[in-house]
Amino acid sequence: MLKTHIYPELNQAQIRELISRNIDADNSIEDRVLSIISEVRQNGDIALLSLAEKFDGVVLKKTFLDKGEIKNIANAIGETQKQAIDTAYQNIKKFHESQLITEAKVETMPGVNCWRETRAIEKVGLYIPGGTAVLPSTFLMLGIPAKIAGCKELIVCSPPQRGKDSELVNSYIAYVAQLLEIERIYLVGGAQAVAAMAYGTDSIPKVDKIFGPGNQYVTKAKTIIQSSTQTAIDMPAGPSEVLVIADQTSNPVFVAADLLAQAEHGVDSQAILVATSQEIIQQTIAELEKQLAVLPRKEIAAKAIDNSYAVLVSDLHEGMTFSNEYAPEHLILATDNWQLITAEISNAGSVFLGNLTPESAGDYASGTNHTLPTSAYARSYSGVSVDSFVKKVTFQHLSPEGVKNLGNTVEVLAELEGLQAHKNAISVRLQSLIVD
Ligand SMILES: NC(=O)c1ccc[n+]([C@@H]2O[C@H](COP(=O)([O-])OP(=O)(O)OC[C@H]3O[C@@H](n4cnc5c(N)ncnc54)[C@H](O)[C@@H]3O)[C@@H](O)[C@H]2O)c1
Ligand SMILES: N[C@H](CO)Cc1c[nH]c[nH+]1
Ligand SMILES: [Zn+2]
Repeated sequence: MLKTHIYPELNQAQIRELISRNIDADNSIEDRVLSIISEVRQNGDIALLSLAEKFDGVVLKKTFLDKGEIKNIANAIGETQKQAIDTAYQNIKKFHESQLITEAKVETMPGVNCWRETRAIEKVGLYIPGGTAVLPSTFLMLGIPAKIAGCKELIVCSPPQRGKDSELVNSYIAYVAQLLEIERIYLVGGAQAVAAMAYGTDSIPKVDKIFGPGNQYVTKAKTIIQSSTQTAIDMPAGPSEVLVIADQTSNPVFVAADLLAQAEHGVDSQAILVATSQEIIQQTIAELEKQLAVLPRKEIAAKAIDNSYAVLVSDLHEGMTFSNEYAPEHLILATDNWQLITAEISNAGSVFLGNLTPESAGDYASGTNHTLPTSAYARSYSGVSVDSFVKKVTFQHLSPEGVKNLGNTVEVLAELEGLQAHKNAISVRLQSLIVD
């Protein structure tokens, strides 16, 4: 359990190997996803119904639940669960509302005014995972910022669940749909959901941008449609990951619990322990064994732990160096000394500070978003926020004074690029002002 690597003894090639997630090394996922996408493009809703039977084991009469069906399912929710969802909703809403900022207009020269305004992306597709676990929390994490941004149409896809018609989605998903005033849930999962939202089918509208995490099929489909259609994606948000940095002030019980919290997501999840002593690693492994043994999803978590490792570092700073190389989806600084190293963080999706801040607080209810870049994409992508659901459009206005102040500069630059029509566009205005 958790093979240990000694950081100062690793060469560059070994570090590269450690930080590579080795996802779809043989391209088998890509091949399967390409064939699913082409099936959906050719056969639309018929393909969706047949893939639901094949991959989800559910025979559907239609691809979606309507408002009335959602209402009936939502009625089954328990009071305790409803209250917890309401609290999470409020905290996520409060945090995300603070992201709506109006930028100031800038007068770059007298009479030359430039500014940016925000416009919502009109049609967005939200993917809510529902393979090995159904995640109503993801519905909150995507639906709340989309609503705050002002997106007009929210298309929601989630894999159908086995059971009676009243169990095709669970009551928590149905309740969140009501909170977000969403009137249809499309019962479509995996790569086929991404293809349907990118190309459109008779029942599912084509969207401008697709959001949401998912397994390797979902994530691969998102990266394929991003490069082959005009539909954008939020980011590659695949199998969950956590990297925990621990020192002598950390609590091995907490650290083991945090590692397992991500490990239980899927067999391809990774949970990396970076520690400043061999003793901390040994104590954490002992705790991992104890806690794993009683987890309901122990088979999944054990496979993910097999796919994980520990790194022994000389101090917290060296731990941060490795973490920045790994670029984890979640970074937990499980130390009382977290203030010493936060400024050194350059690559991480979301950061959890100190011994009392578990990653599951952010997964569910503290307010931050849990849809985050995996597979080292934290080097270049941010997690989902209100910004992900908007475009920033630039505006400018030139007054007569502005034309006079800027005109000659534009003329000279157009001239030096050999673009006479560009020059003319400002020259005719300058001349009109002289005539006046
Ligand atoms: N990065 C993030 O922000 C984040 C957030 C939440 C969850 N996650 C990750 O999301 C994932 C959820 O995975 P999940 O599987 O539970 O649900 P999922 O909804 O992502 O995938 C289920 C779908 O996968 C498809 N599928 C399953 N087996 C297939 C096969 N052999 N061939 C083709 N398609 C197949 C099916 O269509 C099924 O409906 C986990 O890996 C979890 O770690 C990531
Ligand atoms: N940890 C996941 C992101 O990687 C989000 C999640 C949803 N539910 C529980 N956890
Ligand atoms: Zn989680």
